[in-house]
Amino acid sequence: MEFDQIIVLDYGSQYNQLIARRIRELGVYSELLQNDITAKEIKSMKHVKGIILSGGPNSVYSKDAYGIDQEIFQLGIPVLGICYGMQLMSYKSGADINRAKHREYGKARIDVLRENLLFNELPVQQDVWMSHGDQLISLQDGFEPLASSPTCPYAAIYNNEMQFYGVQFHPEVKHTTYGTELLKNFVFKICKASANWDMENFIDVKVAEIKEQVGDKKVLLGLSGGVDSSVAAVLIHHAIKDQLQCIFVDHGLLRKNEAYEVMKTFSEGFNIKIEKVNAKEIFLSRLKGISDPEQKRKIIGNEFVYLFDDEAKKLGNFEYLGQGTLYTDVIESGTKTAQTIKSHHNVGGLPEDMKFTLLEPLNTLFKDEVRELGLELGIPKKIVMRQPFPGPGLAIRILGDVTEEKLEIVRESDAILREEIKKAALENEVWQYFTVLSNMKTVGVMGDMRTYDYTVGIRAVTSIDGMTADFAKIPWNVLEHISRRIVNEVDHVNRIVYDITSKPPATIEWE
Ligand SMILES: Nc1ncnc2c1ncn2[C@@H]1O[C@H](COP(=O)(O)OP(=O)(O)OP(=O)(O)O)[C@@H](O)[C@H]1O
Ligand SMILES: O=c1[nH]c(=O)c2[nH+]cn([C@@H]3O[C@H](COP(=O)(O)O)[C@@H](O)[C@H]3O)c2[nH]1
Ligand SMILES: NC(=O)CC[C@H](N)C(=O)O
Ligand SMILES: [Mg+2]
Repeated sequence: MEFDQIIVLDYGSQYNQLIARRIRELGVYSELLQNDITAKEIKSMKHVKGIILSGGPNSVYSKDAYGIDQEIFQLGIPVLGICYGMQLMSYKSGADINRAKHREYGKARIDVLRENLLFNELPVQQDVWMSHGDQLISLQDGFEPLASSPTCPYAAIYNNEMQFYGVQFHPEVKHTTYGTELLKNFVFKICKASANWDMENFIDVKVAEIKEQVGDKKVLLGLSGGVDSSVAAVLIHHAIKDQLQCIFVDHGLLRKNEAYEVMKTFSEGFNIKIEKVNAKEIFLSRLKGISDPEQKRKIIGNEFVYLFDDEAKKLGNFEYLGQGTLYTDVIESGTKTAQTIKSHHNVGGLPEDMKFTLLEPLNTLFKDEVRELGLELGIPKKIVMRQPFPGPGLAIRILGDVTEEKLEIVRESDAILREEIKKAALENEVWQYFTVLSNMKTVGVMGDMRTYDYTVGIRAVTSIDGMTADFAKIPWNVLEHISRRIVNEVDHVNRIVYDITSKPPATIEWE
């Protein structure tokens, strides 16, 4: 890579992906790497200007706590430890860490104690966001305090000679008022990195990487017509042209008219090879009687790959399976350090005996970054700005077991919702919107008759990257109209509810 980079070692914090992201926003390339990386491996990567150790749920003194290759501290590269990262750096060089008297979650005010590069040109008093139970109670040799809060004497520390810094708070979250400025100081004033990275050179780098990795082999790519796989397809096609073959799977869990529209778009507008596979029977039979959401996701993920396998045999010899996997899919599916929230079919749902090697050029990016990349690649806005639709499709929008009758209900209600959102010109305001079929039946009265039928939920959210979301404030009159139409036009529905939870604590999908 010809541009500078700041690497972030992953200790399992919920926010660690945000650190890399904030730094990329500053125009400097940044990636999250596993915490067992060695000093030798870092040395072999060119242009590493700084190392950040992320936060994490462990205590440094617990016996299964993640450690660090101590030689990383001998590389002569500046280090910033955040929360667990600072505790780890300190503990390993002799400082005392203990349970704090007061656990601190939320806002705190710190005082900056001396002139230094990390807080350079920032106010001496500032609000930061804390989330810790442990804290430093003494400093290791060579370190001095940089900032303190009423309950935390070492809210920030540094070793001027080595250019090692530590902060007990989280500069990567928006609630830390000067967090971005602080990271900016670390990246530019301390690490002296140059802002020489943007989406255009991401394309160059990825194209070169894909060429090098794939060589003369062939890639089979799962193309859903969604944002991520469309961008992945165009990017991979740039690199290897006709060695790329795309497969679109109609698993019977798609939205109304989706299969037709996707095939139309891709067989007309792009110069990319695409085949469609009809696999409704097999998916529905595998899902029969299954109501546990994780089991559904795994069955679907597995079935996708078995199908790709069969197609690969028919179409030629494919070594690689391409997917439009994003960082969000990876982190939510669970990693060595992060908990599983839900198994995304394309990550946590892959079968163990899969023979393909994965090619996932977008797996360090977030949705809005992929959209930027898509526009840079010249993909039509209509595709790039499309609302996301999960690979497991309507199966995870039906709570409980999946049947043809229930599929009909979500498919038709979703089509009405989409139509009305479009009519109300809200398509660009709302990030994602869909209906969910709850497993609940309630009593209603229609035309003087008693009904006992299903409840449909409307879910509509605003978001940037899908990692956090707010429920969308759709005007009452639009909701009223949608509700009336669904109850009138879709059989077996007599009640509509609107989901008013944010993420967290809920997730966007109901399963
Ligand atoms: N129906 C499908 N046919 C083939 N591949 C699929 C299908 N659905 C999902 N995939 C594969 O799984 C990956 C993850 O799905 P996901 O829905 O997250 O991404 P997407 O569909 O490409 O974009 P979007 O988030 O906009 O829906 C896709 O990038 C694609 O590789
Ligand atoms: O391809 C996918 N395979 C999956 O298994 C999957 N699960 C959730 N999603 C989509 O991811 C985003 C975040 O969803 P959640 O808040 O429900 O976790 C939302 O945009 C969801 O629609 C998926 N996409
Ligand atoms: N957010 C963190 O990194 C927390 C670090 C450590 N687990 C603590 O509670 O202090
Ligand atoms: Mg999709």
